[in-house]
Amino acid sequence: MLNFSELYPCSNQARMAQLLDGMWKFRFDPEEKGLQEGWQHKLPDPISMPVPASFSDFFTTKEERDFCGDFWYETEVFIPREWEKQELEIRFGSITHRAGVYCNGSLTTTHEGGFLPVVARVTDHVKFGEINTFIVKANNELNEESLPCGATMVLSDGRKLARPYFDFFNYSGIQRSVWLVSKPGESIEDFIVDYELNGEDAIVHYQIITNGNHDVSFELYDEDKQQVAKSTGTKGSVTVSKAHLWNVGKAYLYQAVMRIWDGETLIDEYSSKIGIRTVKIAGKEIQINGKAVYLKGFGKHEDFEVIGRGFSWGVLKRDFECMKWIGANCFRTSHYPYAEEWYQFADEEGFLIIDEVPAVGMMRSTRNFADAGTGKFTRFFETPTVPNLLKNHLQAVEEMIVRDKNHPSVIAWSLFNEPETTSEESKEYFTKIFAAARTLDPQNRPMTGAFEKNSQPELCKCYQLCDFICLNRYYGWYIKGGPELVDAREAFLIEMNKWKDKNLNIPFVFTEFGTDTMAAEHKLPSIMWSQEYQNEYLDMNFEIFDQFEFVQGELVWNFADFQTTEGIMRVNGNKKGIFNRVRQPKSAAFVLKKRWESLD
Ligand SMILES: O=C(O)[C@H]1O[C@@H](Oc2ccc([N+](=O)[O-])cc2)[C@H](O)[C@@H](O)[C@@H]1O
Repeated sequence: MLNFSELYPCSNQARMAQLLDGMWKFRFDPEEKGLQEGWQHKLPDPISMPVPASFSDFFTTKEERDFCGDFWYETEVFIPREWEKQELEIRFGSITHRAGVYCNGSLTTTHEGGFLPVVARVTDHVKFGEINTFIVKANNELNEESLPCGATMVLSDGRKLARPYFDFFNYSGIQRSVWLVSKPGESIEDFIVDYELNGEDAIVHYQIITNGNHDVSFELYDEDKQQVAKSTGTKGSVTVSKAHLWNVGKAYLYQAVMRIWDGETLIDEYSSKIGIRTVKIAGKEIQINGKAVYLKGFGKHEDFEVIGRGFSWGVLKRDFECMKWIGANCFRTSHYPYAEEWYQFADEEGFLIIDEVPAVGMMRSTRNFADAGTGKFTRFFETPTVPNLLKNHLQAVEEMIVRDKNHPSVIAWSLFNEPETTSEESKEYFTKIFAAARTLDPQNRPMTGAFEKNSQPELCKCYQLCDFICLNRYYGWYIKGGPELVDAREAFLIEMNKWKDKNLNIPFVFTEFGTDTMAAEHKLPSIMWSQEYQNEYLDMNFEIFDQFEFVQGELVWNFADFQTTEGIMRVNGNKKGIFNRVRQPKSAAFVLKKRWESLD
């Protein structure tokens, strides 16, 4: 059980939410002396830092861009006297990768994990009618106990440097919005909805979790703001007759309004949009509202020029426009849960999401991710760090499912990306992860994980845990690329036939396939890294996907070019984007658009 409410902030007659985004104060703390020197009260000689954003790409020196260690943020907020009778919380969409939050000098909470909300109750520490100081002590070091996995090395000049076991830059900071929330002492802490379809009607089962015992009401409003259902009690079911279902590309959202009452007096109110739909794996099909859907889209990243992984409504808007233009209907939040606004907008736009925890890099790699393809077995799940890793992994799974469980856009949970899966120890580890995850989702969505190519049908001990299987495959890139593309096709077919022979009768989704492609490079005949090669590679992959009826989706790697750690495998980042980093199409975008529009 989480000891804080994950509910997204909202304002109404009982609650106020104030956005604290803007220019904050900031300081690096390479010597880790901040606490002894009292920085939790006031940062000495701070510089300015935008929130939300990753700090790295604002800077012009490597020491700052690549900073690894402790760093601090500060802001000041006036808190009005009118909030005196309320409970106050400060809520960060995330702080990467771990943090302590100080209010007027007192530690109010700590949090491990960089991609899920950090909520601190600050009521007892604030001064009403005055200016208050909020200070965050954060740390972005990587190790093998926390998610994502990596190492931290120390350079000869004493500086720490992040050594990710994963293929994206270790962007850090306060990368999502920050809210000050005032709400009543007796309040709605969470709610749960799930659905049953009954002919033209829908039954909405709801549960409202409060921290008191006053009466509770539940109401549903349609898009014309007409009330369509009403009930009382913390738990119940209402029928929506002739329900408008939430569908792929055709979203319909009802407004759920929940209230706590003391007789006629309102104590608390919370409202949220919900979408009525069912998700089910039926044999080889992924079904939404009982109808098969073929997933078309991308693995993405939260990544953009200058702001790094910082949330931006502008980037989000452009990404959705590009995804709609190209005919996509789905994306995976590779390799971490995204800012909540992504799910809210996907709910509005009728997009499907495979929601992934930051369980990436679970394979010891000396050069970023680059050892992944060598087949080298690193016995990742046989070390003394595993119990703590498991604890952090389970915490991330719980926080993600609690946070995202009511979004109609979320159709599945991805519990890992490309770990080792061939040892008994990996099987034990993931058996525990899946067992815990399966107790958490009231909608019982399918659970999966993304398997890299060492997870072959005859060797992998973990695919058996999944409700559908996600494959990351690079035949024609990491394996037999360029002139060997014909052989890549043969090798790919051999593997696919082995999966086919298993007769698993469940869907497979390709969650990664792609080639690095320079947006400016053309070559006739094609050569690896050229636009033409990306197109040929995609055509070969599609020809294979189309031969196997259990293939029920294709999420190409990646939506856009993105920043990684520097190294011999990466030219200023990963260039597997179908769009470049500023979201203009490569030639492959037109190939995908044609195919995906024709698949409808
Ligand atoms: O490499 C990529 O572009 C992407 O592929 C995946 O990692 C691999 C790395 C090497 C090999 N290999 O050498 O076979 C296969 C897979 C990761 O999930 C993803 O984060 C990364 O960006």
